[in-house]
Amino acid sequence: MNVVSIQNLNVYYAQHQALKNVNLEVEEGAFLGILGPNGGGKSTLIKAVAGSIPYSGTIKIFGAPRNFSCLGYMPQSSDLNRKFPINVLEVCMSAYLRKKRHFFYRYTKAMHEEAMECLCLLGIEHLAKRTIAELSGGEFQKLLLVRTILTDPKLLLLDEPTANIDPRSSEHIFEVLAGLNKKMTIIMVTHDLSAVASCVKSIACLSQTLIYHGEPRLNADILTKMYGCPIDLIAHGHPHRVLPYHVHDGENGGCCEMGLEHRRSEADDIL
Ligand SMILES: Nc1ncnc2c1ncn2[C@@H]1O[C@H](COP(=O)(O)OP(=O)(O)OP(=O)(O)O)[C@@H](O)[C@H]1O
Repeated sequence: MNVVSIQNLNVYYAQHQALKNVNLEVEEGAFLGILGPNGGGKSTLIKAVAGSIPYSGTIKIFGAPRNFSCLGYMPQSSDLNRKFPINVLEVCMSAYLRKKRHFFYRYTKAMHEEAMECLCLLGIEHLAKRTIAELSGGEFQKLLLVRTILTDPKLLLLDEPTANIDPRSSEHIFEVLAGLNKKMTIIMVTHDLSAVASCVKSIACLSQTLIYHGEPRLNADILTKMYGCPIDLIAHGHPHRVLPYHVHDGENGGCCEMGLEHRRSEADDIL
């Protein structure tokens, strides 16, 4: 079954067209990474699926339009105001308000325990009583992820969840997400190619239009269409599972391409 079905999606901000004729199907159980250059329309796509911006075209979630009840959306943390006087645990508990059924709704002990466990999972349980204004950028981002997870969505939309996160914590977050993917479909905007190598099952490449959707393997043609530059500008330090085979150029510290298709099996051997 398709969890998300997008047809002829067009998004304009005033005169500027951010997305042009995007068609995309996301199957149940997918872990889709959305890649593309700055301004390529990745956040716009996620916002359109989450229903937070106007668009033309059709977006269905679990077969129905505007079916947001089963969806968890984590926006870019920079989009949010952190002056609101609320602490970390209160932010977590607010996730349960979504399931509120009546006026005298009360949080249960089990909810508190689950929230603390989830904070623990992301390593920020010691911050439970801090206000959100007192968190670092990375801590706040982890909190947003905890809150989104606590809503127990069937479809998780993540906009650069590791943008402010150190490499070790990022790796841990990708492990947590891979675990969650056993029970929920995930669509994640990222610039992190190591995430693509370690946890996503498929990728969609966006640069106003959808350039590619499929296996998490990039070739020179996709890279050039997406970033408008050859592989040596973006390959540095990135894994061969995602990018064509490349080696470091000791002279200038960059990378150089070793040939694409014919070196692929050799690259696979390295991994
Ligand atoms: N609120 C807005 N008003 C006007 N233009 C916008 C607005 N939001 C985004 N845009 C423009 O739409 C285009 C797509 O933006 P979007 O944020 O979706 O890109 P992105 O791929 O997520 O970029 P990044 O990797 O830099 O986060 C960009 O050209 C951007 O300048």
